[in-house]
Amino acid sequence: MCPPAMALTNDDEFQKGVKHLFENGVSKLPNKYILPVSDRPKVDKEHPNAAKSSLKLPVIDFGELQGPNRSQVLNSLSSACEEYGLFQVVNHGIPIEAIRSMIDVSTRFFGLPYEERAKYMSSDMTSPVRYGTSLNQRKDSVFCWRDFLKLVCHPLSDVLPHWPSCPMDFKEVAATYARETKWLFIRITEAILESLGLWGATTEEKTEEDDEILKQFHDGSQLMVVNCFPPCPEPDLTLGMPPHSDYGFLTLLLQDEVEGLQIQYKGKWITVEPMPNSFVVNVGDHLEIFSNGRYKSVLHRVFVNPAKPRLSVASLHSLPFNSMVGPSPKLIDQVNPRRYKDTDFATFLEYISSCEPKKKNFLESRKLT
Ligand SMILES: O=C(O)CCC(=O)C(=O)O
Ligand SMILES: [Fe+2]
Repeated sequence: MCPPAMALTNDDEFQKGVKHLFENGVSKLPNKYILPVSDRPKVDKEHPNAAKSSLKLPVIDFGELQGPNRSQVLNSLSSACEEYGLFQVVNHGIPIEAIRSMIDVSTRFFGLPYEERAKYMSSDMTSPVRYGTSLNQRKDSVFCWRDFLKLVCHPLSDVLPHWPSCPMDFKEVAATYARETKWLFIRITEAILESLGLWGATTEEKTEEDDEILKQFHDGSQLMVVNCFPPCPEPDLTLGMPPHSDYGFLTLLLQDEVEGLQIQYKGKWITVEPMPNSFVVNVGDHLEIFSNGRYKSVLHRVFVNPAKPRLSVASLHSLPFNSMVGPSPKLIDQVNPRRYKDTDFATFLEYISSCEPKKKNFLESRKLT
């Protein structure tokens, strides 16, 4: 039986999120979600796969990093971060079971009744767990077609008691997944630091300074965002997430098998085809700043579709919450003068709570002219 059509007259209904709208049988996109024409995704109805293009986005085989091809892998990594600000990583060492279980438990979480999910709604940006919709549901003038669950992951033992206890296995599965992605983040960061000439792989090459940088990342912040994009009645009028860059150092993104993620490359939107059991790694604003502009944070967005629900899990990693992020002194010289001001999370949080984050505006505000 079809669910009853809902009276969509009240803005409060939208605060309950898009999963709630979908479950109540919304058949027309409410005005609250309709983007101005210039911001719409421009789906080419006759050639829906046009955005796929023949462009091959970089795929890095992490299994090769330990073998004789290490320097080629580091070169590919460096080119990917310079040119696209993104790569996909395969043979990464995270057990497939941990990945499948995370997708499965997240799907079951979003399948819970609204009242159960709503227990975690909070307007406190620093809360260890936060359920919500759109980007900033108290500020966004146009909502995006996305619900989310945000979990602070560090220090894990402190935050774990606050995480959802329903489904019953949620904490255990999500904690395992958080530990695994932290481990992979550290491996990728070692490779990135080495590719920037800032870290020695072998003990003979390593300096105390090298160990110090890595120690900071070990103690760094980690935020996990589970994104839920239900089928949308009029997907060409809205977006799951508007164009943005991630503010941290690196994001390890797990997408299920449904397309949705696009990156901007040479002025065009390119779909990042889901690859089973791989991770999409995004260069975030902090890495762009830290590398003094050599690596570029990637502008990306999410489109939605009328038929299939989509789920993604983004793990955002960075330096400790109170650390200042600035260009590495080793990457500043006369040819490459400092390009960015130092910045911290507090400045970023202030920024996003005071305005709608658009494109790479935050990063632009940190640039030295
Ligand atoms: O769902 C996706 O593919 C991307 C999600 C994303 O960009 C984010 O959570 O910051
Ligand atoms: Fe993102």
